[in-house]
Amino acid sequence: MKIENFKTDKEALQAMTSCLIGYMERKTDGHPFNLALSGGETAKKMFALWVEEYKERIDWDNIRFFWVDERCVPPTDPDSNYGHANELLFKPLHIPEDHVHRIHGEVEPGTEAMRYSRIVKEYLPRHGQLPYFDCIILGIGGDAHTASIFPDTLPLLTDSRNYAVSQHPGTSQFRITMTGPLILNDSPLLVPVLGAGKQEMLEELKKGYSPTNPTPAAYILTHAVEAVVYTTTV
Ligand SMILES: O=C1O[C@H](COP(=O)(O)O)[C@@H](O)[C@H](O)[C@H]1O
Repeated sequence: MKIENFKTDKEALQAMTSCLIGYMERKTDGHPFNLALSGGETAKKMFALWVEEYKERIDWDNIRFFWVDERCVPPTDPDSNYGHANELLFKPLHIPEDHVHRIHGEVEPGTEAMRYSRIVKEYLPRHGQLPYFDCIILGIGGDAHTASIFPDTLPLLTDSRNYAVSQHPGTSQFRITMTGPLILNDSPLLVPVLGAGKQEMLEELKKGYSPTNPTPAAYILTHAVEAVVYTTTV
């Protein structure tokens, strides 16, 4: 894991976006660029920045959008990860609907996790047995959860399904999440960790995954082949 520090959230997101553009430019196989998005507050900031500064600098038409995780709510719910992306990114940039492969948060979670696992299997190329994204933008929460794998759902880090059902430990809200093996299947991980509330957690992450630091984020960052954390110094 590599950690890059910036003065502001905006600078951290700009550096992360430059790296994303580099990945896009280096993909010369003539196929669309498969990007997996996360949700939450960090993603909202990122979408606003992309519309403000990157409208003309990214080949949006060449991107196919997927998700790392989704909250099990309808797309119009204020909690929907897809809903935020739709309002803040897809509508302003007029992204065609068939370029967006959302997780159906409104459907029975188990059924949808199976359907979405099939979708990524059908659309994406494989590395070994599992699908491969050209880039995964992976969020980390203040409790060191990543995707929707929480400290009390650690078995999802080694679950053999592509996507599975999870539950938020505080609100009991159901989630559908990419599992550890798919996150770690060689897709480059861009990891924005923004906000003063996450600095203590980041210090723990730097120590790596161990019995005394058995968090989902530490596991993923310790095992990832290519992961860059973009953060701010407080
Ligand atoms: O619940 C979620 O949280 C994480 C982190 O979100 P943030 O609000 O701290 O930026 C996010 O990566 C994940 O996609 C989301 O569902």
